[in-house]
Amino acid sequence: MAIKLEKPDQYKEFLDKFDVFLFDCDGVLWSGNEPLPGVKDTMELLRSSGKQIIFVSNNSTKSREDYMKKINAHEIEAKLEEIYPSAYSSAIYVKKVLKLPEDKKVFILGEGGIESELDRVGVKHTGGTDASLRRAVNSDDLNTIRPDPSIGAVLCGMDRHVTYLKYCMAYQYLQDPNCAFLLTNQDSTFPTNGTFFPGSGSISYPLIFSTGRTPKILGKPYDEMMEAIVAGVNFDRKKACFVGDRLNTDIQFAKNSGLGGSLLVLTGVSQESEIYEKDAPVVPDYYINSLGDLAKKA
Ligand SMILES: O=C(O)COP(=O)(O)O
Ligand SMILES: [Mg+2]
Repeated sequence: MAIKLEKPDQYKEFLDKFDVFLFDCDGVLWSGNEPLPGVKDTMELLRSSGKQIIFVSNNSTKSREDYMKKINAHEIEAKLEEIYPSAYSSAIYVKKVLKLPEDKKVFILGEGGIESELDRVGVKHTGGTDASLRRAVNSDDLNTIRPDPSIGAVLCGMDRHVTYLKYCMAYQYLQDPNCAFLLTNQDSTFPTNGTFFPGSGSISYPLIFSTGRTPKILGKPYDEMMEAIVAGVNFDRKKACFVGDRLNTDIQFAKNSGLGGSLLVLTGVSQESEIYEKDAPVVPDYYINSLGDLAKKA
């Protein structure tokens, strides 16, 4: 049964239960670029209480450095080794698990965050932010785009410049069963500016539907994200709480990872009613209107 945190004495009791807080970003720390009220105060309270902080985002448009700039821009303290976006977990997977051969490239249906993280681990890539692909497809394309043995993987994420041409390229590359099909995350919607728009999972769905292939997903709620985190930072899972806004990624991730607890905030995707739906697939241990409430005193 989920416990709603509504009063300052509950906030203190909750915070005292955990030594580590893992934070989702979109819908928790901010909505798009809009700050959420009181988040800065809560983060300062946690830091001053000696809590360990880790940031874990499914948003693959940004690299670790990009994320550190954004977190700092919101007046929240962060160190690079505390930041784990899905572009980072995906690059780690391609390098260390897939072990892409040197002569192979990754075709990216996504943005600069994925390119930067693949660069960091020395994996060659194509597509992504290549502006020459931001155009209509033509008959020459349809005569020439075919499976390409130099493409060892198609890696999809949020792509705000997606085109039919890019879909044609990814579709053809994925006709080769030796070409891996990877997603940074499968979030159906993206919370921003107080509303929602199609998310990474909706950008990649046309490829899932057209190829009939099932991609490997490298963000929350899957183990590959936790494997990337524990390779970078030590923490006690049983004393850790995941704070997120989406039940089927963030709260599910907390359960899959055996964390000590989970807190759903109601400033992003999931709503209070979903917690009480009959046979709700996943329920948080705690929930609160907004992360900023935790800093409120009696
Ligand atoms: O980019 C998304 O869709 C979600 O990102 P988040 O994991 O930081 O909420
Ligand atoms: Mg979120």
